[in-house]
Amino acid sequence: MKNIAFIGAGNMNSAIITGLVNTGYQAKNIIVTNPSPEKREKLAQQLGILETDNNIDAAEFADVIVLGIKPYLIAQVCQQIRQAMDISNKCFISVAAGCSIATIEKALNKPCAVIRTMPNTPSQIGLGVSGLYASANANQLQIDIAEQIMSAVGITKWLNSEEQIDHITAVSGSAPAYFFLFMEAMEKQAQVFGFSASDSRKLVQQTALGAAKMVCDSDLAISQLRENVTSKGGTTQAALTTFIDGGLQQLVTKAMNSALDRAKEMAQDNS
Ligand SMILES: NC(=O)C1=CN([C@@H]2O[C@H](COP(=O)(O)OP(=O)(O)OC[C@H]3O[C@@H](n4cnc5c(N)ncnc54)[C@H](O)[C@@H]3O)[C@@H](O)[C@H]2O)C=CC1
Ligand SMILES: O=C(O)[C@@H]1CCC=N1
Repeated sequence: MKNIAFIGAGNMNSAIITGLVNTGYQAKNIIVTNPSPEKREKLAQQLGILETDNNIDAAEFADVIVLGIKPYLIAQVCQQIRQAMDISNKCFISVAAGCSIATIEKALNKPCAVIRTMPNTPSQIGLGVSGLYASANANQLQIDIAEQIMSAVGITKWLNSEEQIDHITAVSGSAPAYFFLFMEAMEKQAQVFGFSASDSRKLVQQTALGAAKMVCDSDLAISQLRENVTSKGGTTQAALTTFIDGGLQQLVTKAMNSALDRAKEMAQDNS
């Protein structure tokens, strides 16, 4: 079993580590780093994995290094690692948005296996979506381990080009927040209608869950499921017409393009 170092014990890496251990990966083959002790110690206590505040020690231990830190830190941490050891046989998996393989390779100063992945926060409950793209230097074994790591927290989608990482960021990486925003708006209006805060949340969350489950379980097109709720001249049609007349599709297109543009802009800033 390969040794894996997770650099950063934040939201994404914690979710991935938890999923990985829960799917049977040996805890003794996993180490996590973080400058402050709380998060890494919590993970170590809960899961039995190793922990340290030293990225170099962790990278020395590992065959695979998962970079789960903010995009602007990726190059800096890669430089520190390559200055401290021979990285020829190591595989770097970056979880960061807006940090290209070219930037990581430049920081590593050597042809090296680099795999980018774009998960999302439902990975915390095993319902994530992760896009993956491997550099030409990654071998099949390294691709397989990236697949094993990310499929521990949800479904995976291997992409044909690195550019698609930016696209999948807009489609699924950032997207849980789109649904949360919509649910928040509904929750607020439910309260205006007089429901208590807790009832409002319950009504909205159960409706979202039911709708998502229907989409998952049904062979019908999503548009058909929508039409099945929409009685001619009824209440749903009145609500949907308001959304459509208010430019919902155009707004969604614009928002997803904003995420895409921002990913590209970040890649420039971090290069
Ligand atoms: N949160 C999300 O929904 C998603 C985030 N991402 C990407 O994942 C990466 C991490 O994001 P989050 O987990 O949300 O951030 P986070 O802020 O929760 O976690 C980052 C962790 O790295 C630690 N850290 C800072 N400097 C460090 C260093 N030099 N060495 C080791 N650890 C260090 C921080 O203390 C923090 O615990 C980002 O690059 C982001 O673009 C990707 C997909 C989804
Ligand atoms: O907002 C961000 O930049 C990261 C990437 C996708 C989700 N969170």
